[in-house]
Amino acid sequence: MSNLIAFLGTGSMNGAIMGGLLAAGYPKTDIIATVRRRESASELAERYGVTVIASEEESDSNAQAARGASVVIIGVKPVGVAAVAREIAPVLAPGAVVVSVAAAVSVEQLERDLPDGQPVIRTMPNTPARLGKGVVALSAGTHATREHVEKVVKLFSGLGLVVEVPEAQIAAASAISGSGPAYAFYLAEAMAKAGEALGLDAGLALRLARETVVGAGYMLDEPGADPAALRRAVTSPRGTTEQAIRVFDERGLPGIIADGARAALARSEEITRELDAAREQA
Ligand SMILES: NC(=O)C1=CN([C@@H]2O[C@H](COP(=O)(O)OP(=O)(O)OC[C@H]3O[C@@H](n4cnc5c(N)ncnc54)[C@H](O)[C@@H]3O)[C@@H](O)[C@H]2O)C=CC1
Ligand SMILES: O=C(O)[C@@H]1CCC=N1
Repeated sequence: MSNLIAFLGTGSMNGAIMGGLLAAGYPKTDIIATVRRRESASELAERYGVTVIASEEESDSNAQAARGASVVIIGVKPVGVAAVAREIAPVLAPGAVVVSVAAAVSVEQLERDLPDGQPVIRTMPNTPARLGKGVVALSAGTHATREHVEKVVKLFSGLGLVVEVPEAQIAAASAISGSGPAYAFYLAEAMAKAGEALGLDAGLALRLARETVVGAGYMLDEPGADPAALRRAVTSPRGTTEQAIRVFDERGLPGIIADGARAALARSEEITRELDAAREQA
């Protein structure tokens, strides 16, 4: 079996995975990617030195890329997954594993458009995978063996933390680690705006906020780090931080974050239903 990996739909997420694998030493000659637009294909090929096919130029781009690949990673938006699965179904190599990174597309929905018995792994990665600091939650499809799971876990171990979870927990993982980088960036944005409101100039406020979130991230990266203990170490009794945390608690910030995560999970369940409804109508 070849070592070829095909990335089908190489935007933010699949691009981050591809970048992470290349940085971890995966050979660029063993990677082929597809995108929709010609300009994106040239940019990606130039940036990473991999072969990229644009679907606006080659209508069977995904089938071309998937043919002969041992791992095929579908990274289009949820609504586009079924069409890509149908496109590649006739050309998948025996023994190939199909990996999906799409939020809300269930194993059942993935398997419907692929050949009977096709090994499938549903994953929920995040974009820090590009730096080897990602999180990937994954679940085996109906026909994926332990060997298939282990193959994907091993491949993705260069991207950061890889955890296998029951499929029913993928939407929750999506709401925490899949979307989570955006929550951390949102915090950095809000801190920068708060700095401006306190009279700092915009550039300085952004630098202070950004480096602070980065520094805190590094501390969290130390073995055994506990966010609550790290927070307490900054919060002097009767000091200044205590007043900020008091306001966050009084205004219910933890509850707001929990509500946000719940809304993300609810949207995931809604998208799954929308995909079924669209299929029934077609
Ligand atoms: N962006 C993120 O942080 C995360 C995204 N995901 C999932 O990853 C998937 C992609 O999301 P993003 O990367 O954010 O979107 P994106 O829009 O950046 O990437 C999608 C890519 O697919 C290409 N594409 C669309 N249809 C195609 C086709 N038929 N053939 C070839 N290429 C095609 C587009 O040109 C684009 O490059 C989604 O299903 C999303 O749920 C999962 C976890 C995190
Ligand atoms: O926003 C989204 O739908 C995707 C899934 C998790 C992160 N981005």
